[in-house]
Amino acid sequence: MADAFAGVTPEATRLDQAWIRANPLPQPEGEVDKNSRGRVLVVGGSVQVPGGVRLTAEAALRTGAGKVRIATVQPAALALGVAIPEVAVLSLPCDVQGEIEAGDGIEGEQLARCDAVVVGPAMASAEQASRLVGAMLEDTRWSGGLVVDAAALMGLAPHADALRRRSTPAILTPHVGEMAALLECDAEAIAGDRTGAVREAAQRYGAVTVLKGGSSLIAAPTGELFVFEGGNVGLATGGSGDVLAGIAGALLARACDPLMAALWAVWLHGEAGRRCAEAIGPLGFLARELLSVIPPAMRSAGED
Ligand SMILES: NC(=O)C1=CN([C@@H]2O[C@H](COP(=O)(O)OP(=O)(O)OC[C@H]3O[C@@H](n4cnc5c(N)ncnc54)[C@H](O)[C@@H]3O)[C@@H](O)[C@H]2O)[C@@H](O)CC1
Ligand SMILES: Nc1ncnc2c1ncn2[C@@H]1O[C@H](COP(=O)(O)OP(=O)(O)O)[C@@H](O)[C@H]1O
Repeated sequence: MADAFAGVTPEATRLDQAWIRANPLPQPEGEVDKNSRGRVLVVGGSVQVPGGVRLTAEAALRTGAGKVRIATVQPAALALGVAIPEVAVLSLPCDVQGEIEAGDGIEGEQLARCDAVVVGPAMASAEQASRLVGAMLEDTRWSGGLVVDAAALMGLAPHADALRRRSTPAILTPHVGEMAALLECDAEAIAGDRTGAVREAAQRYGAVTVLKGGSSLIAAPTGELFVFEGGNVGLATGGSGDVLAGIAGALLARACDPLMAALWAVWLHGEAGRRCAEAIGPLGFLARELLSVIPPAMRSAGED
């Protein structure tokens, strides 16, 4: 199976444990406090899906981020803060559809206080997400890490130039449907040429792009291409992508460069899925059950 895929994409480097071992994560040095170990801001959620950002935030903490904040819709903010006492919450006004409104609250000082932002998980409206991302990108003083996921990908096309101009490439984490929106084509075209699609998105957005699926492809704007085939079908479950986005955000905040952060995130997510499948069963584990096996997955990266 793996070799068959490599035949289709011969230029791709295989992302496996050997690659991970050869490319260790930067470790905190000396005395570090929570503010210097990586601060992540998760912007997302909606009244319809209030809990997805919890998965993203907890994944960031489990990946070793020192401090995590959630900016989400006002009706969900207090409950989320109580449910995850380890995070701070920023309560944002929402519109009649139950989506975060772009505007005061996320730009400026809130961005200055974080090393990486994950935007989009569990939002439902592409238009609203697009306005939110546009407002964030206008803040040119902020050049921290950025992960764009879910609805924020569906509304990203108008911001391709602004993203490409950033000094730090963002990480985009589309599934096939979201990739179709990024490239403004239909999903069949993506499925027919996944390698071409992930490369084109990386170029167009100047971003490290992860095309998720049964096998995931990771492309950098520089042209590098990786393939990961270590996931399992149990990962295809509601909230699984929210976890991946949180892992990537934490790694950016922990000073990984964007390509390294994306590759490690995909591997850790797949390894967490493998561990859940082994412990619980191949199908039926919950996205939230991935969270507690992220730390042992990180530790195992260096083991035989
Ligand atoms: N809907 C749910 O039950 C949950 C949603 N959550 C979050 O809510 C956000 C939106 O998720 P949804 O599940 O509502 O939406 P999807 O991500 O399934 O769908 C978004 C769009 O992409 C299209 N699409 C999805 N997969 C495709 C594929 N393989 N090929 C072609 N088109 C495809 C869909 O038709 C739709 O237009 C995500 O951040 C998700 O993680 C989770 O937080 C929790 C549970
Ligand atoms: N058949 C599969 N085998 C392995 N991994 C899969 C499979 N299907 C999906 N995945 C992984 O599961 C995750 C699903 O993410 P996503 O579609 O965004 O889910 P959600 O929106 O529900 O959070 C991705 O990381 C994807 O690569």
